[in-house]
Amino acid sequence: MTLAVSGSKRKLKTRSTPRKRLKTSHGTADSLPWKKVARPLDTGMADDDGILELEEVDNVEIVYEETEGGRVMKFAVVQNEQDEEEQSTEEALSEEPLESTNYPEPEPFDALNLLPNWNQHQLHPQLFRVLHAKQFLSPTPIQAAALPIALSGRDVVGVAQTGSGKTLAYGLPILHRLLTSARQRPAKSRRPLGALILAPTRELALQVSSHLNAFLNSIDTETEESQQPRPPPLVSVAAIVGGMSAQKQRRILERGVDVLVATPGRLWDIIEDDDGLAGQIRKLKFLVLDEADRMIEAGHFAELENILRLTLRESKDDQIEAETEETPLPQDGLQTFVFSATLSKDLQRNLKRHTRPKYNGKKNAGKPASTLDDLLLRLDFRDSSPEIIDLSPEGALVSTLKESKIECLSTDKDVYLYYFLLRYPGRSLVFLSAIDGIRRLLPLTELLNIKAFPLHSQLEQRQRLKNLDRFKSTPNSVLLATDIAARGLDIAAVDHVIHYQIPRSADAYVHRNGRTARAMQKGFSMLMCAPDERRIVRTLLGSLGRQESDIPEMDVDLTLLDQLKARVQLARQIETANHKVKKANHERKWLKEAAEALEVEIDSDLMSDSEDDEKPTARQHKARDSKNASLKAELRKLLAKPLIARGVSTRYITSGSQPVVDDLLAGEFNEAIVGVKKTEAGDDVVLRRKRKKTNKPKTAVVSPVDDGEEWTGISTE
Ligand SMILES: Nc1ncnc2c1ncn2[C@@H]1O[C@H](COP(=O)(O)OP(=O)(O)OP(=O)(O)O)[C@@H](O)[C@H]1O
Repeated sequence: MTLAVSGSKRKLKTRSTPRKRLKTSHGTADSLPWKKVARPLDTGMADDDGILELEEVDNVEIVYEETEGGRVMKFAVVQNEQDEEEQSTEEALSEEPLESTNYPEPEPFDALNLLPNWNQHQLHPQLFRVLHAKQFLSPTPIQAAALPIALSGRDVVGVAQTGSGKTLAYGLPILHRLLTSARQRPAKSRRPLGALILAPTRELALQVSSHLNAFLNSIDTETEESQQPRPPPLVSVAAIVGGMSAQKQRRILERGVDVLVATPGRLWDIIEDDDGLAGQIRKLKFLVLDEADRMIEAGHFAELENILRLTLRESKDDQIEAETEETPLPQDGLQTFVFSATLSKDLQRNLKRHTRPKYNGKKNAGKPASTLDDLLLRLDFRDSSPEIIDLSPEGALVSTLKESKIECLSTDKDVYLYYFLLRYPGRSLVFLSAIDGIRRLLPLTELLNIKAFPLHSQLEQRQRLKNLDRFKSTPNSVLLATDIAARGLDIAAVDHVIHYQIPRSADAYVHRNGRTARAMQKGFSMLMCAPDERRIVRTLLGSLGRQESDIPEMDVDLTLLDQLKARVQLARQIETANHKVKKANHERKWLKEAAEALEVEIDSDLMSDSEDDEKPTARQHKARDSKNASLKAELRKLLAKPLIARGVSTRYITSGSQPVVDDLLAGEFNEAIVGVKKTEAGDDVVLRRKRKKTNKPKTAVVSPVDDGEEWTGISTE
């Protein structure tokens, strides 16, 4: 829509994608946030159509208000959630930095008495204050080991189990140094980029940035001071990730930021058009690779290599070959930290100075290395012998994690998963290897009344974060995720990790499991293994120095499985029918939109439901709808019918081989299944050592489907 207003031309741009409306403000045409549009000097229009100026406005909707004088047209300015989030980050960072002298001297903190276990690490009082407020009373082992070395200026390669506090192991030394030096910054000067933290996924980068930010914000007290407007933080942290407005992220960078947490892809995009940023990276004080091994898997190799190239020393004298064992401390101030839960021992050994190949940034230039080893060996550690701290447990097994497995046909995985989710309510993170699998499972869970959220790379970034938040705030829910959720994500209280499809590698198994049993909390993982996946599982565990038989099996109530199978089959039938309809509608909608965009008319035959042989007639439509409705009614009936555990008398709660009255009275019963005690999944596992070969047929629990898979079944012995 265009509006001509007193010699100027205004264009009202409607929003192209539907966005969630958070805030609307109404006004007249003149009060809208018009922006000037640059015009080519020669428009080719005689007299320029009498237009003196062109202006346009975004995100405006026309609304009608009923008033006494009739219907009045108004304009509504719509602001969406993402704009707001980005605006608030931007506002926080856009404030002029206070003159250094305006920052009050940090008040000393009595670490000796309040945090005795941290006292030996000389940290900035602000960091002590936040550690105390968070009740992080002792450093975790990796923090205790890494802090003295990192604080002394050395490079660190840290390997420690998932959820063991690696972020602060590198984060605290960085923040300490930046906080200590920030007050010496010349007044009103731009914040120089001090630290670059590279992370493999957007979620992880955002999480690291908010984890570190929490250590920079003042702790609000009930004093009058807390009513005062907060000064901008002495040290600022910002995240640069794909899927969010690149322009706004560029603006943040232009204003200056102390710590940048980024995914390599988006960062390299920005560096390519911003020489200033490349220059700043050359002068970094800290470089961190968090979950470096995953960055290679995520296909960030080329960008990562380009970024790392900027951190190499240029002067010949500074090259690695000039270093000697006698000069262990960094020479130009850059400290490098590499952290992960999985770095092979070989790689750790190679990272030691004496076996690292000499690399001057030109050798092999343009030829990307193909493995993590190659990449890490290209890091220009200033430290001639970076300290390697390897606290990874034997077999990468976290002590508070209980593992288990279920062996079943891949076609039975849905039923077993459903059984598990009903039997062990809690927060369950279910890993699948492909997005298609998530798309198939999601509607099934919905039909079966299981609260599930998807997380995969084809969702919009905003949706990904929203789903993560929903999962975090819903105690009894499921996150159906691909391996983008396998690394680093710190979601409090994930009770179960379920490998619906087996992980691609031993590292992926370790990292997926690492989403539970974090920070010394209990956790549980379950591997669902189909017969044709067993060989891979064996190899995968073998590379961790473990055997398949070390992992106990879930003890499954087989009578319940049969009851659940009927529900799952119905849900699948409904979903298959829905899917067909959705697909046909989607194709028709697409055709219509394409035709409109191209301004062509489409043959009515193509759009009509009745004239094409392949398309259902109205009568078929009706028949299909009524079949679907009856399937849904049947499912509703099944879902309403109580599930009864084996050995439970449905007539008399005090009899049967398993009387339920005591559990009912004690309130210790599973709400979804009659006759089942509330237990934790970890209590229902059994370690079965290798079974002896026998000719006795094994019991097939869920009627096997003849799909060529070898059935090994779950033993009922
Ligand atoms: N000293 C501490 N005391 C108590 N809790 C801590 C301490 N340090 C970190 N934590 C908490 O432990 C959790 C795990 O920390 P973090 O995410 O840094 O683990 P990680 O080792 O990086 O895990 P992953 O390998 O999965 O990325 C976080 O919630 C963090 O706030």
